[in-house]
Amino acid sequence: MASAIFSDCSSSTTARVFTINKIRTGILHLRQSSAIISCKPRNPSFGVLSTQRRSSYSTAVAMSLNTETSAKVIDGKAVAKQIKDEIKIEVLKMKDAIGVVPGLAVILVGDRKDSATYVRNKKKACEAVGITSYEICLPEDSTEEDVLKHIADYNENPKVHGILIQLPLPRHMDEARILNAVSIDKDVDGFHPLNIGLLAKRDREPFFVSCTPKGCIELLHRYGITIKGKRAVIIGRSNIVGLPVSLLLQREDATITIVHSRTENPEEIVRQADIIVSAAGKANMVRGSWIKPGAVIIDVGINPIDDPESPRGYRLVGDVCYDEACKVASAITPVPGGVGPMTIAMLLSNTLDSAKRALKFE
Ligand SMILES: Nc1nc2c(c(=O)[nH]1)N[C@@H](CN(C=O)c1ccc(C(=O)N[C@@H](CCC(=O)O)C(=O)O)cc1)CN2
Repeated sequence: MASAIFSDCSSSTTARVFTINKIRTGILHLRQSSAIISCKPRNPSFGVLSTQRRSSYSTAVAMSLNTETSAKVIDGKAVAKQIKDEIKIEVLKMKDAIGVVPGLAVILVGDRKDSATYVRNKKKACEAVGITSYEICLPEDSTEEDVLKHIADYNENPKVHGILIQLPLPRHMDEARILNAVSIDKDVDGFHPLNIGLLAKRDREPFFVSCTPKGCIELLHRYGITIKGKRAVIIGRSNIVGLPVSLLLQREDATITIVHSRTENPEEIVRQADIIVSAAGKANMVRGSWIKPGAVIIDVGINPIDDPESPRGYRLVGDVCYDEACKVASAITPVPGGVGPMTIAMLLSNTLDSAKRALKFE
């Protein structure tokens, strides 16, 4: 679990200085910004602000604070609920018309607590909207063949319209081999290489788009945020989030840049973004100083940090230092309650679409 030392930006000097700053003027803004800069992120490969960048950043932060900027909160939990309500109505319509409901099969391998929780939440979400869920839980020491056999069964089962393998799989398993075995027209996670390939091509449509990236775009749409022509910077290049979200933003006519662990001066690049999507998996890595005033922030990171005051002994924070970012950005997703709930809503949506396609139901 991540240590709280530098990752908890809300308890750093920054928060205090911001408070003081509200009742003071001019020059103090500049002092405040150097306090922010001195609060270094933990990951040395993601930059410490260079001296020559400080003055422009100081001006930017001073500007945003002078106008008492406070970002709009993009409420993923509320949007996810709205989407689930819409899906429930569609499922009922299908049931009334043809007597069939969508079916989702989930395969869980091993005994990771977090994965078991996500699978349980997916099952509950299916129940809530009327989707039938099927579940196989296999022990940690299962073989790839065990998993492949269950995938083959679900591929053949006409009651199952979506198949999902909960990730991560145990280390001894070849993830690519297993994901490749899911039929592409039941691949509601959108992880099959053919679905990713179709997403990458301009003149083609994938059967499914992966749930978290699709949830990010859905949030931007539902909040009326313009993507076309905007400069979007995606932090992280994973197959699950970074890559597909960059392809989706490009399809929406954004100009995209991907920043990753080998990028030099990431903060300089991020600071040019109108839209930031962070999927780095590093608690509070993106500081207020990385953000252009008015930028929109979609924070995909869900990182545990130590918190002895919480009953769980930890709490979840994003990749973006929320307390700093919300004073500079125009809109931001919180963690928890931002992108996370959208992942499950999009899974239900993909399962419904799959059933409609299979059953030729409009
Ligand atoms: N096959 C897949 N495996 C994994 C995926 C995936 O999309 N498909 N994503 C993640 C885990 N995940 C779903 O599986 C997931 C993670 C987080 C949330 C969520 O709603 N988080 C809440 C906080 C929850 C808490 O308090 O513990 C939030 O952000 O508000 C939903 C789904 C990896 N594996």
